[in-house]
Amino acid sequence: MTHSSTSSAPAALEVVGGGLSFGNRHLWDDLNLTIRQGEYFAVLGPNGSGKSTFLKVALGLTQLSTGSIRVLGQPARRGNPGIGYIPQQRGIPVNTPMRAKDMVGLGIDGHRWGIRLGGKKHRAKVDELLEAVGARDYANVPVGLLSGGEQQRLRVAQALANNPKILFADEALLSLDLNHQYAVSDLIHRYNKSDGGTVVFVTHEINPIIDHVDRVLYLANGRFTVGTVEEVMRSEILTDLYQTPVSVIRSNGRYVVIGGEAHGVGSMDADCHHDDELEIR
Ligand SMILES: Nc1ncnc2c1ncn2[C@@H]1O[C@H](COP(=O)(O)OP(=O)(O)OP(=O)(O)O)[C@@H](O)[C@H]1O
Repeated sequence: MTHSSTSSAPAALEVVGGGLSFGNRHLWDDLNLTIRQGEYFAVLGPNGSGKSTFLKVALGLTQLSTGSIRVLGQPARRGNPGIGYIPQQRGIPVNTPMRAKDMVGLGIDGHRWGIRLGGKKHRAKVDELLEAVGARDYANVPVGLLSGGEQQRLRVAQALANNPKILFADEALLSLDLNHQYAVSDLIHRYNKSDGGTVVFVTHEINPIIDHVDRVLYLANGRFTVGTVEEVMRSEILTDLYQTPVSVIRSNGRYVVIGGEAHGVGSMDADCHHDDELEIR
C-alpha cells in the first residue's frame, strides 16, 4: 500500500524507485514516497529494519542501491543547511571539554554557513533553547558528565537551533523520563505546527508521538507500507507486511502489536512481558 499525501505543499523529501541492499541483505525495494513540507512523518519498524539507514540516505551519508532521493528540492547530500538532525543516542566521552551551553551554541554558530549571531543574541538564543528542553540547570556542566537523557535534550536543542526546514529525529525520546518525553515531544510538535517545519521521526515507539503524526512509513522484513496511523496500524496490514499473523490492539490510546518472535515478526522491545509479544508503544 503506498499513499501519497493529499496536501499540495511542495515536497520536502522525495524517493523514487528507492532500493537499498547491503550484500544479500535487502532493506527495501522500489520505495516511492513523497513527504510534504509541514508534514509530521514517522518511520516505524522492528530492530534492523532500516529506519536509521533511511535517515542516513536522506542525509547523504549512505547511497541508495537503486532509484533517487531528493531533500528540499535537491539530491540528498551531506551538510545541507536546511536539515536539522538528532542522531541516535551515543555516549559522549567523559573528558569532552565542552559545556552544555557550548554544545547547543554550536548549532547556532552557523560557522558552517558563514552566518554568525552577535554575542548577546547568541547567548539569548542558547538560553531559549536550553530552557525549551529543560537544560538550563546544567548549562555550565561539561557534557561528558551528564546523564544520557540530559545529553539527549542538548542534541534536540542543537538540532533545532538553526531553524531547519526539515528535522530528522532518530529515536529522539530514548532515555528521557516521562516529563522530558512530553517536553521534547511538545517542542518538536511546536516546531512542526508553529514554524511549519517538516518532521521525519524514526522510532519503534509510536505511542509517545501518536497525536502529532500525519503519516507513517512502516518497514519490516524487507517490505514496507505507507499511510496514516489508522491505515497502517491494523492487524491485516501488519500481518501482510510481516507475512506472519500479527494482532494490533488499541488500548487507552496506545497501540500494542502482538506477534510471534518464532515466526519472524522481529525483535522484541525491552519491556515486553511475554516471549511472543512485540510492543510498539
Ligand atoms: N553500511 C552498512 N553496511 C552493511 N550493513 C549495514 C550498513 N548500514 C546498515 N546496515 C545494516 O542494515 C540493517 C538496518 O540497520 P538500521 O540501523 O537502519 O536499523 P534500524 O531499523 O534503525 O534498527 P534499530 O531499531 O535497531 O536502531 C542492519 O542489519 C544493519 O546492520
